[in-house]
Amino acid sequence: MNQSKEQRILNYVLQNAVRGDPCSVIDAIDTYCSQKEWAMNVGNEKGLILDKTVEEINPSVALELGTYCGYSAVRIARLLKAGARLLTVEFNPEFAAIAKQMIEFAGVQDKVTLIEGPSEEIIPQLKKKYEVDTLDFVFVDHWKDRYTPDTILLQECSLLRKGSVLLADNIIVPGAPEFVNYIRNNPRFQCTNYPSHLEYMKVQDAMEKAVFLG
Ligand SMILES: O=C(NCCCCc1cc2ccncc2s1)c1cc(-c2ccc(F)cc2)cc(O)c1O
Ligand SMILES: [Mg+2]
Repeated sequence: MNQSKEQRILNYVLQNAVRGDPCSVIDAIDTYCSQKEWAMNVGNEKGLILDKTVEEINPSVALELGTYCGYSAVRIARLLKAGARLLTVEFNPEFAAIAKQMIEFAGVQDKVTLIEGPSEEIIPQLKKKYEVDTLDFVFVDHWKDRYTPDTILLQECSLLRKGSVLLADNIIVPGAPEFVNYIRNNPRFQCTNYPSHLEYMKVQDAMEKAVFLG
């Protein structure tokens, strides 16, 4: 049975990156996806915005919605301090299997908990099953029509505290207009827009940072 694109990306990393070196994994994925096959990794331009946001917050507990091949999980985990952890949620079993191998090859598996399932089921489990108190940082990069309901769900589950930061990908392409309307008109969030480009393309995209005010 012929390989999936995600399997080809993983194979390229296994053959071209250095085991235990997260930066080489990130670079290998970006090289493959810019030269051979486009894929929906956050990429290096928006990745730098993600890096700066993570470094600014220095989170102890971070959540990612939408793991895909593990590119942004590796990007985030490589910046986490000792003892800090990333929980990342992926719905698609094939993607989760690829991401698991990607995270392990990068050597960040001790910092990352990969959870397979729909975000609406996983979020309510985070406190009891995954021993989360509150989240310092959330990278939102899953189904664009889940951005708003899951932001509401995070609040309902008391997972956000004063100063918790959400960073959402794809504000322009594919777009999350309902989320933008919700978050920018919500007095409990302080929003900042970061213009950028769609990964590996000369197409306008943006990220939105939203700080929960409590
Ligand atoms: O759909 C995208 N990303 C979500 C994948 C959905 C995976 C899910 C994870 C999960 C976890 C928990 N519960 C439910 C879900 S659903 C996405 C798409 C594009 C794009 C841009 C231009 C195109 F022409 C074509 C695609 C670019 C991007 O950066 C993306 O992030
Ligand atoms: Mg994205």
